[in-house]
Amino acid sequence: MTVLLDGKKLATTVRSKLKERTATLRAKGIIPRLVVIMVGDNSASAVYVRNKKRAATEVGIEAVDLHLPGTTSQDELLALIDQYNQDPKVHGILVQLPLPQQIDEKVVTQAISPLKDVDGFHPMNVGQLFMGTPQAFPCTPRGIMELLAAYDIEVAGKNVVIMGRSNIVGRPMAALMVNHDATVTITHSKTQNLAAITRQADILVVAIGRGEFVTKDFVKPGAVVVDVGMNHNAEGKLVGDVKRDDMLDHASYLTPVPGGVGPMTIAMLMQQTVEFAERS
Ligand SMILES: Nc1nc2c(c(=O)[nH]1)N[C@@H](CN(C=O)c1ccc(C(=O)N[C@@H](CCC(=O)O)C(=O)O)cc1)CN2
Repeated sequence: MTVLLDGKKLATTVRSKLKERTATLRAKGIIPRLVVIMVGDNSASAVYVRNKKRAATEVGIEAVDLHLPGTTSQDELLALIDQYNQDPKVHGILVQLPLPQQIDEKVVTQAISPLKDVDGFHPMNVGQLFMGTPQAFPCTPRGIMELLAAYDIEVAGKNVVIMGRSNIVGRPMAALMVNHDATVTITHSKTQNLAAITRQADILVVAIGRGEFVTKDFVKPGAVVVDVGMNHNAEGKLVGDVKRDDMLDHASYLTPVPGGVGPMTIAMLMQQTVEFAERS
């Protein structure tokens, strides 16, 4: 039987623990504050930002939600980030990705103070993560580690194969897994004999942005499968990168889409904001 890793339920538990921590902070006169900046009108991003705001309010974080027009220039965005970098009342800043094409994601990522970088995307934080001395974590990989730990899924000594090399998921996921003593392989669009490699995985993390691409043929029986994908199929239904029906009674564990990794991403964002406020 395949066990579904219930990220929605675990995220609820995480948020309820965070409520106690924000209450302690507030009793000391510290209001945890998160600035969420979205540029343009990407409909998926709007949903994620709304969910972030809702989660923040629930746990006692004050969320400042800024929706800028799609025509915003890079300089305008950088000036805004600088303003919040200087503001001691703000503990976390994030810019929702993707950004419109006139704005360079790398420049924006580097503009956010590493001390307020709740997404863990700043090169300084990425470097610390890869050196095994993390100060901040990208939220999706951190959420995945929490989800595996909650189900007592050991990663030390395991063969972990990560499909996808993005800065948001694939690369930081590899660093986190190495930090937890896993043996890690990253695959990508140029990888040869892909299925032969993914079939070696004890734990397969899939973040490729291709709906239902991963079938039974890619997965060793009994493997743990983590699906980070978020795609809409021909009928408009939300599906992962993994063909769910193929995994049932084939994988030992599977993260569902929706309700697996996604809610944990937002819960980890809240956790990191609280951690930053506690450090202030
Ligand atoms: N600045 C950032 N931008 C982006 C990030 C990020 O971590 N930081 N990650 C993704 C989007 N993302 C968070 O921002 C995100 C995606 C999905 C979910 C989620 O909860 N998904 C639900 C389904 C939602 C739906 O119905 O559409 C689920 O899986 O259950 C949360 C966060 C890219 N940009």
